[in-house]
Amino acid sequence: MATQQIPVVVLAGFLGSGKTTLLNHLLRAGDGTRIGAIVNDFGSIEIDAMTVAGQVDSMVSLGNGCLCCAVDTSELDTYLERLARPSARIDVIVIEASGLAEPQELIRMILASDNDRIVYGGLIEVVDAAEFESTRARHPELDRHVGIADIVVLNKADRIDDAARRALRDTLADLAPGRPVICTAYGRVDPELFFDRGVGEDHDAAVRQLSFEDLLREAAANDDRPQNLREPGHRDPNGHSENDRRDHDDRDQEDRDHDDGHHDPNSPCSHDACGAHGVHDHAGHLHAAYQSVEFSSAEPMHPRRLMDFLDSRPAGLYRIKGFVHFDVPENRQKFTVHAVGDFLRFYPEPWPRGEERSTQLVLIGSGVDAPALRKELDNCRETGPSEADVNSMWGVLRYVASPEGDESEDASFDTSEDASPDTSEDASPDTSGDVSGDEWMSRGRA
Ligand SMILES: Nc1nc2c(ncn2[C@@H]2O[C@H](COP(=O)(O)OP(=O)(O)OP(=O)(O)O)[C@@H](O)[C@H]2O)c(=O)[nH]1
Repeated sequence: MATQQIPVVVLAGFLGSGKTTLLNHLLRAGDGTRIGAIVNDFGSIEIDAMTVAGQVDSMVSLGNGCLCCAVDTSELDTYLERLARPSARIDVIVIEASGLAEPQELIRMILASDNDRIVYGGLIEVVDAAEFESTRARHPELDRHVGIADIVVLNKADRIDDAARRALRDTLADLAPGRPVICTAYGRVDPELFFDRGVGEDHDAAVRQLSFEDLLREAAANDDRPQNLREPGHRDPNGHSENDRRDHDDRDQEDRDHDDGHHDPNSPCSHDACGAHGVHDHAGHLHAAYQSVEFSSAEPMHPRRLMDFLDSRPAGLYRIKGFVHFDVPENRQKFTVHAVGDFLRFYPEPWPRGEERSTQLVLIGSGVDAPALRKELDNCRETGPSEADVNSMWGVLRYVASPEGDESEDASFDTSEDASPDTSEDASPDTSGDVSGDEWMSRGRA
């Protein structure tokens, strides 16, 4: 019997466009489809992975750098191998790229895989409706990313008016001719547009999902130390082709050259996975211009000082995400925070049982002064017990998403004048290219 191949779908899109939100929607709405997720965070504090971990049983996390450059092909192959092994009974694997990754490099890495249980399943490019025009003015590379997408998700359509949405759809249709453009909010797209439900053979919802712990246990059983999951350049125990081995040796040399395994993104490198023609200059990659700054604090943050920091954040600081701990009566929840450009939101929720209360932030920007940012955040900590009173929370609460507000299931926007919009849960693509979800899945790239 022919081996059932598992589609590997790449979920890409610029910083903050809504990839994690879409992935979490797919995980919730997948209706029994067993999704294995590989999440690639740009920062070393893996906020996306933490956000997704609560929703999925089979997830591996590749943090601290763009998958397309900081992690070699063998590392990705190892994860694909684990998620694709028959006992995992995974139907589809979704790789959430970092917001600065080069999608074409990820596609090459998947196509270069020796694993005959997987097949490249397409590129979903998520576009932030509110930010796309200004972002592409700064980064014309984004046009290329949209141009190679198999399906474009025009997300955050709730943040723009009808005229802007129509104009954006036209722009995207020009950039990705014949490809479906799906207009939506909060990534609420029918998963069947991306993959068949329960495509795996002998699909059985009663079969227990594979957990991350299972992966670690299996790694240990294979004498493959769990910490290898994060070590660039380690060997795939399952073996690779001579070519791969030669590539790996080259990359090992590079890793040694790059001291900590993460090379200077501005220097040319010869990862085969990074360019069809061998030598590839990462200066042309989006992430070459960006850096991430991490901040952690066990002490609670002072709300007013933190809001002063956030309200005056430098223009280059495009993305902030993480969790904040305030020690203020009635406000001791876990405040998830997201900033994307000018957009800022807090999402309070109870701290999960057993989770240590702390603040963990990742700040991603271009031309930012990392030590100065860390110092400013240091100064936002509370200096003594109960320093902050309840009034000091007002600034934060202004940015809390209201329950009946933007993220509710009722969030909607007028699509009456769109050519073929559908923003409902069952959104179907603009099939001007006459592509159904199933056809799209089976379409390959030579
Ligand atoms: N208004 C609005 N906000 C959205 C929508 N989708 C996502 N968001 C918000 O945008 C912020 C960023 O969303 P994420 O899903 O974390 O974006 P991401 O692409 O995974 O971000 P990176 O991994 O940092 O690139 C969060 O505050 C989301 O709640 C949407 O359709 N409308």
